[in-house]
Amino acid sequence: MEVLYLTHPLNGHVAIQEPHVMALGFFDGVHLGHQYLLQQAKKVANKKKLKLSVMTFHPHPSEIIKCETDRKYITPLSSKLEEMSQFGVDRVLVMEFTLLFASLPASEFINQYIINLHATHVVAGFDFTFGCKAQGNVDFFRKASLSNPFDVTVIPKRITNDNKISSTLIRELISEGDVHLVPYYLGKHYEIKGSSHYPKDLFICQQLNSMEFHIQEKYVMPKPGLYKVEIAYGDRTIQGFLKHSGSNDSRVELNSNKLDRLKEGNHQEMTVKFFNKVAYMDSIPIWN
Ligand SMILES: Cc1cc2nc3c(=O)[nH]c(=O)nc-3n(C[C@H](O)[C@H](O)[C@H](O)COP(=O)(O)O)c2cc1C
Ligand SMILES: Nc1ncnc2c1ncn2[C@@H]1O[C@H](COP(=O)(O)OP(=O)(O)OP(=O)(O)O)[C@@H](O)[C@H]1O
Repeated sequence: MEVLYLTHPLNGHVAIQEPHVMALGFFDGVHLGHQYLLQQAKKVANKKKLKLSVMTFHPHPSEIIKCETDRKYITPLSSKLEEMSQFGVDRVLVMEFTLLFASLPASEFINQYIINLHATHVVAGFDFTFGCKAQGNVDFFRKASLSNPFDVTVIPKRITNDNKISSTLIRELISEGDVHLVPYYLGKHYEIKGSSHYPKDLFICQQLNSMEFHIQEKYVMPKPGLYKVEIAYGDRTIQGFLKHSGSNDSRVELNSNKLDRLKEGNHQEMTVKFFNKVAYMDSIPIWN
């Protein structure tokens, strides 16, 4: 999968010369609604024998418009790109979201980023908005397509348990510690990536089979508590617990009686998959 990083204005630089299908949205989490949209977009692309591109934005508009610089993600950009590659996306256009880009009128977005980039088919969800003050929506695309060289497919709302599947809902479930409900919307358990570290007090750490887990990327973290998790590193996958004491979102504790001892000072990249929150206890239960 090709990844192109674009900055507004393109200044005459046309990144794509051949016709292609373009799906649009932020896609945090690449949840079941997003996955359905990508599958439908891929079907259109296959039928028309075209490549499938996705235009996403970085950072999230709220970081720029609302100065929400502490915004957290279900899938930080690198994880989002990994997820997308599994849905037959041929190319991702990562559009740098700036105030200048946000102020682009909807008709100019169409001129500069749909027509100029040779997208001949646009795919967007029913509630996608774009352009200054959200003046563009799917009806705007439909009308514009009547007099321009592109077609439009609008994806209807996907729901689970009467709720619209949305990144906002999944972020809320994670924050509230309801990680066991996440797969109904995300299509899989919530995962975060980070690296293991020995705590300063090596003796205590060996007693408890525990390790510090450092999270560098801006992941949404479940609220403080004890969580049943699966830890994957190297070619190993083991069961254990993640203890989030609440003092620091980017530094938590991993516990497992199956954790290999790493040499002091060595860091190991790990993926932690959340299953469910368990009653908080002073001593960590053993999961056999
Ligand atoms: C040209 C353009 C201008 C935008 N301006 C704003 C804006 O002023 N405020 C905002 O919150 N989002 C803005 N957006 C973001 C969209 O409304 C939308 O949130 C974003 O494209 C992600 O959509 P999604 O969350 O529905 O996937 C803009 C998007 C585009 C393409
Ligand atoms: N449940 C859904 N059903 C159909 N289309 C969806 C659904 N959720 C998102 N989409 C579409 O997928 C694209 C990316 O969506 P977006 O990133 O806004 O997801 P979201 O889950 O609605 O996010 P947020 O909760 O932050 O608004 C957009 O075109 C959007 O309309």
